[in-house]
Amino acid sequence: MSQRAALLIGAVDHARKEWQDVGKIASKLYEYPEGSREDFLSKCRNGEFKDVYALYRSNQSNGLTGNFDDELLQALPSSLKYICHNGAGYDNIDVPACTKRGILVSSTPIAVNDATADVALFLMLGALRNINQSYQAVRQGKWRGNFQLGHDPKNKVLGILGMGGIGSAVATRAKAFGMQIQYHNRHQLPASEEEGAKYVSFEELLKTSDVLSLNLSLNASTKHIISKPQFDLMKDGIIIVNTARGPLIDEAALVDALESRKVWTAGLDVFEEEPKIHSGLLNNENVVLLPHVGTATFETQRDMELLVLDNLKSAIQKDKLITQVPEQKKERANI
Ligand SMILES: NC(=O)c1ccc[n+]([C@@H]2O[C@H](COP(=O)([O-])OP(=O)(O)OC[C@H]3O[C@@H](n4cnc5c(N)ncnc54)[C@H](O)[C@@H]3O)[C@@H](O)[C@H]2O)c1
Repeated sequence: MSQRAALLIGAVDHARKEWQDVGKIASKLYEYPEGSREDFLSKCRNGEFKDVYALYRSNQSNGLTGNFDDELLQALPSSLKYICHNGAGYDNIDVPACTKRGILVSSTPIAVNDATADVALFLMLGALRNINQSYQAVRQGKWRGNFQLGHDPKNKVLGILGMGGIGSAVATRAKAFGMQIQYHNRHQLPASEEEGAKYVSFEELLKTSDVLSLNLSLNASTKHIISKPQFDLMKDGIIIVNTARGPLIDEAALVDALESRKVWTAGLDVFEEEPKIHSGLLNNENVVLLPHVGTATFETQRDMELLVLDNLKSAIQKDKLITQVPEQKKERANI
């Protein structure tokens, strides 16, 4: 293969041998394991990665290079044609700018579904049962502390906003708990993909759900999709679960809604300004908080890394991505 080098930004922790095997098909392997945005930009501009055709962007590497925005995309070598990102969410990559530069982008859907849906269910059950208050009380030697009764999931209406890979996996699990499931997407799914859930409008979802699970992607049009006007429409005592992205919810409005008990409680894995968490959430003993660990299992981390590597190999050998982001696949862009 002529001059098709691969670059790893950040680390591959669970599929190191498979990354090294990419060396059999790529003309060269580069690694950028640590550094800063300035350093990375200067190395790009100095031609250090001049023959890189496809790059592997690890999930943690945003901490090194910062967002893949227009400035960074302009600095990348002109040979670069593929960005293989490790993560189902890719709001830190400017996809329209990539498309404009002729760079195709892949993410890691599907591999993340089960682990993230498990965390959504954990948060939902924890929120329904006020688990955080019990956790704290028992460790502080207060036995049940300010214990209050929780709620059963059975017969409750679970509203899923964003019925994609993770949303569907949440629906499958929630059915086992006897929940009634409804969802809203921009368009209704074919019956075979609905998991028995009922399609409703966004407004109906807000008005009639007992638990709302956010499972849609973050972009300019979905930022703060849940804010005060949406909380006002919800049933009193609703439970909010967010394993998608923090900025989907206006966090200050959520704190107000929790304080007024409009929202009974919440289970959150993601926050508006990670790793910062609003003090109104930290100080609320009913809210279940996790530090963005949706996919944090050995099995899922390895599956995600292998999927990025499969995309990388497919880019180098076949000029084709396996899990290209939907925005770049016009026919599926509106699903
Ligand atoms: N907590 C974690 O560790 C973790 C792990 C993986 C993914 N995520 C997040 O979860 C999100 C969902 O992941 P996925 O793999 O299920 O993605 P997906 O693309 O399979 O599903 C997203 C769904 O949201 C729908 N959607 C988009 N905009 C909408 C809108 N305005 N209203 C209603 N529906 C809308 C899409 O049509 C799609 O069906 C990701 O974007 C990512 O940010 C978080």
